[in-house]
Amino acid sequence: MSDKDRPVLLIVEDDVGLQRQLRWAYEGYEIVVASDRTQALDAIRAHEPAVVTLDLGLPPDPDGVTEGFATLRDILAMKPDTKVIVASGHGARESALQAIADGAWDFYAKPIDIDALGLIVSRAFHVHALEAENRRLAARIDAGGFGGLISASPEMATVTRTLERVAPANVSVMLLGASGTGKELLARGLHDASPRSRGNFVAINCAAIPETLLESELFGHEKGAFTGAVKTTEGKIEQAAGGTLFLDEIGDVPLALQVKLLRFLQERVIERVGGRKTIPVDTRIVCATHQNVDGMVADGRFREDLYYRLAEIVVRIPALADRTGDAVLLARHFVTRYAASMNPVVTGLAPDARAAIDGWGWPGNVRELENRIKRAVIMADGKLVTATDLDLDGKAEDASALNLRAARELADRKAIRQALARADGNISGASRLLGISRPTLYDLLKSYDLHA
Ligand SMILES: Nc1ncnc2c1ncn2[C@@H]1O[C@H](COP(=O)(O)OP(=O)(O)OP(=O)(O)O)[C@@H](O)[C@H]1O
Repeated sequence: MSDKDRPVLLIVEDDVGLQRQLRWAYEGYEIVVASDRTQALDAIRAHEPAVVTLDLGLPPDPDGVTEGFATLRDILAMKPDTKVIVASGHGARESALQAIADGAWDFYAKPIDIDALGLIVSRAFHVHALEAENRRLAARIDAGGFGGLISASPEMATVTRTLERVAPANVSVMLLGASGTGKELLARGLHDASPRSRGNFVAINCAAIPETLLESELFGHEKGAFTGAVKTTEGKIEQAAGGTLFLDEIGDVPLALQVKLLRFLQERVIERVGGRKTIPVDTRIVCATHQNVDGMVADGRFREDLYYRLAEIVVRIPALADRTGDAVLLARHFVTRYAASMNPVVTGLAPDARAAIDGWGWPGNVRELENRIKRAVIMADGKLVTATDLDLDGKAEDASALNLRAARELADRKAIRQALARADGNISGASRLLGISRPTLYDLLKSYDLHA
């Protein structure tokens, strides 16, 4: 093997004798040696070693640990995924533990036992390689997923399959799902997978715009149409010509405007506010709501004819809690994303955090998960985000159940979800974890309308 193919091990050590001893101790690595912080950081820049052994007693403080700690901090700030193994001198166990709290990977005791250190070093290379592979896979899910969607659950696979199938057809799609389930993300995915992907994707939240302005936002206005209309302006429907317009919270469109929207869907023409001419526009509409539109139609609050125009295909987006294993997968993704920009020392989730995420009901769905993880990454003291950082520690899922039957159902659902997540969706594995037979688990899945 040439030196170029070998993994680089950086040894930061000021004792020339030890440098020599370590340089020749290991086969299979390209050894780079640094005697102080500046040399160490130069070597990190030049060689990007996966693993570093670091003596904490470096000049100008060879008998203390300040320079060693500063070097550790700088290395991790520069390349957070580096596995740094610190040397703990005789009686300096406390500093070694402090170094681990600061992000070091492991420590070894001096005087050096070459074989023991060799094992730590090779394990560090191994874990570094696994983590790198993990990041590559996560990035692949990121890039390849429908619209950047992160999911490994069968429930979401059904959703994305449906959307992929309807993307090429010029039909209107209505996405139904609770807030934060990713409706906008999916609408964008649908646009990207459609022949209109070169056109614009324009999104508008109908609930966020005052009724009086919504018409001109959607249809545009002519100069002088109303006070303040100083120039002719295109509306969102025109901006999305050749592309897709995502109408979020369609249930909030007032009845008078529903008529105008219906006309657009029937005749594919619009009239700007204050305008007289009709303008043909070729825009695909994808809409979404968290409201019960069927009920709104029954109550006369939503026009039935518009509903059928908008809802040629209806896709229901499951709540995050009903997506097997997705909460932890998404949590990992958000940890990686936010750690990179906000707290590079953080590398993952502690086991208690994973269990808490599994068990939580996520009423705010992916948006809530994303916000909690972002906050937890900022708050985390060590390398791993804990349940306490997530503020989920000991919180019970919806304690205000209606009666004993409802409370039992809640507990059953939670236990089943967790078991399925831990068994990677495998029914036999999950039933073993739950201490019930496979047929009983199948019965429960059916009666609670859950999916493996
Ligand atoms: N499966 C997913 N993978 C990655 N990110 C996701 C996923 N689902 C949602 N998100 C992210 O969560 C946030 C909320 O998603 P989005 O805005 O699409 O939800 P929504 O259902 O449209 O919410 P609302 O109805 O409240 O507008 C966004 O930042 C989005 O990128």
